[in-house]
Parts: sequence; C-alpha cells; structure tokens
Amino acid sequence: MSAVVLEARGLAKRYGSQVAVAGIDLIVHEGEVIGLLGPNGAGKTTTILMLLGLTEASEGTVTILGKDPLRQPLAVKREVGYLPDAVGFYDNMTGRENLAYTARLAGLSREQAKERIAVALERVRLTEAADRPVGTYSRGMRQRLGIAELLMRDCKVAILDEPTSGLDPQSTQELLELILELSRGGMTILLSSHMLDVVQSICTRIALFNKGRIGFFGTVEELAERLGRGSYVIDVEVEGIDLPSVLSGANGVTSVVASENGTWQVEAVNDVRAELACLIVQAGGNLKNMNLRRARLDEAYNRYFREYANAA
Ligand SMILES: Nc1ncnc2c1ncn2[C@@H]1O[C@H](COP(=O)(O)OP(=O)(O)OP(=O)(O)O)[C@@H](O)[C@H]1O
Repeated sequence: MSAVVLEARGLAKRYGSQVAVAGIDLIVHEGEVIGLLGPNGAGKTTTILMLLGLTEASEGTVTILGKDPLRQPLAVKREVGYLPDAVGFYDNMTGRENLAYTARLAGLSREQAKERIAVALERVRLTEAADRPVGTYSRGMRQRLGIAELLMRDCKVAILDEPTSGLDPQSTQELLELILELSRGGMTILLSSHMLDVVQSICTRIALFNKGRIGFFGTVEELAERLGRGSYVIDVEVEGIDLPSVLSGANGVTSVVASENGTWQVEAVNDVRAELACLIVQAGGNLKNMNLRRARLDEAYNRYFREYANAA
C-alpha cells in the first residue's frame, strides 16, 4: 500500500464540558479520496480544524506529511490545502489577482507564480473569466478558483469542506471531475459532505462520524457487509410468485425487500443472479428483469444510523 500521509491517534476536542470529538484514529494513504460523513454536530468540522492545526486538540496526536500541524504550522500550510465551505477570495480583485496574492503569501517568485497561475486557471477552465472580479463569479466558479489555488500551490493534501453544497448538477459534476483529476495526479483528498451520491462517486473510503467518534472507516461495500446484508444488490422484476418465500433459505441471500417502484431488492454476499434465475423459473415465476448493482451508500448510511449508531 502507498505511503501514509495522515495519521491521527486518539484525537479529542472538548469545549468546556461539551465533547466535540471524543477520540478518533484515522490513517490515510497517498492518493486516497476519503469522505467524512455523519449527521450535523458529529464532529467532522472540528476534526478537520484539528488536522489543519487551526484548533488545538484536547488530547491525541496528528501527523500530516510527517509533520505536526500545531508545531510546524507553516510547513503544513505549504503542502496542505483547505477549501472551506465558503472560499474567502477578495471580490473586488480578479481571479488571477487573487491567485497572485496567494502565490506571494506562499513565497512563489513572480515568474513562477505567473506560469503556475496560467496552468491552474486553464485546468479548472477559468482562463476566460480570469480577469473578471471574483464578485461576479458563480459559486461553482469560486469553488473552481479554490481548486486552482490548490493546484498553483502544488498541495500534496487537500481538505474540502462541503465542496459541492449549493452547486447545480452541472457545476457539481464539473467539480467532481476536477477533484478526481487532482486525485489521479497523486493528491490525497479528504472531503466532508452530506451529499452521499457525490461521496460514493469519488471516494475510495468513507469515515462515518457518530457522536464525536468514527463508527466505521472503510469502503461502501465493507459498510454494507458490516451491516450484515452483503455488498451485492440485485434489483429483480418478477411476476406470478412471492419472491421472498421462493428465496427463503437461498444460499448467499441475506434479505429480500420490496422497493418503491414495484421491484424487489435482493441483497446477497456474492453474485447470486444465476441461482436466483433458476429458483424463480422453477417456481413458475415470470422473470422480467434482473440488475446487479453496487451497494448504495445512501441505503447503507441510513441503515447504519437507524439500526446501529445509537447502540455504538
Ligand atoms: N467553538 C465551539 N464551542 C462549543 N462547541 C462547539 C464549538 N465548535 C463545535 N462545537 C460543538 O461540537 C460538536 C461537533 O461540531 P462540528 O461542527 O465538528 O460537527 P460537524 O460534524 O462538522 O457538523 P456539521 O455537519 O453541522 O458541519 C457540536 O455539538 C458543536 O455544537
């Protein structure tokens, strides 16, 4: 496996008697895209602030790119980019001027900055709008300018807080493609989001925050398995039989539930389509459609918080 770029051990944060983060462990490898998920108040933002050294942990340690964010804040800021929910650019300055300003703060020479800014603006498709004041930008354009800043600074790690919130579907898609490009280029990315389809489409692993702890850390398939339902989901459209009774006791099948659209959702520990087809035909059913898909994060997430999180 690739190198560890971020390691948190026993990280906790208290505000007086209020526990915001109750002790988390997190190890992230180079090039991963990690989704930080959980209900409001579960501790995601506080964790992000501790990882960045923007707030001091009450307990525990953080190492990011081999450095301690509290002891070596400048070194960490140089290599770790943070895109907050509302990116803070100067509205009266153009996109290019904003980047030039950040480049100066980051210690880039004028020549180096000019070249990197042009390349970054091109990659986020803002070249045409680069000389307009940022005050005229849409939210999607601001987010892309934020990504351009990470590119210009050649960040090794990016932490994105709700990057797609408030974006229309097309801008969301554009931003997701950009984030994937960053990841393909070797950047390690952590992003917090409540948009589960977004998270599933780009994240390699997810961390489920629950009451200040990480209740689960792994892939969507591993989450589905942890919940005891198997990671294979087969949508079945069938007439003439009662599918749950036909499949009761079938090998590998963990549940059969009716979906809203009149089909059945069969969950299994492996791809049981051939066996399902046999059992349905033997029982005299008219099989109209059968479709295998990945376990869906929204289904697993809702089940986790409905059935497991309170007991955790
Ligand atoms: N500065 C603060 N002072 C006191 N309590 C705080 C402070 N910041 C956060 N908290 C509390 O800590 C808990 C965790 O908050 P946090 O913002 O980290 O959650 P979150 O998972 O990011 O939520 P959201 O999805 O709403 O952004 C909450 O109960 C919150 O009220």
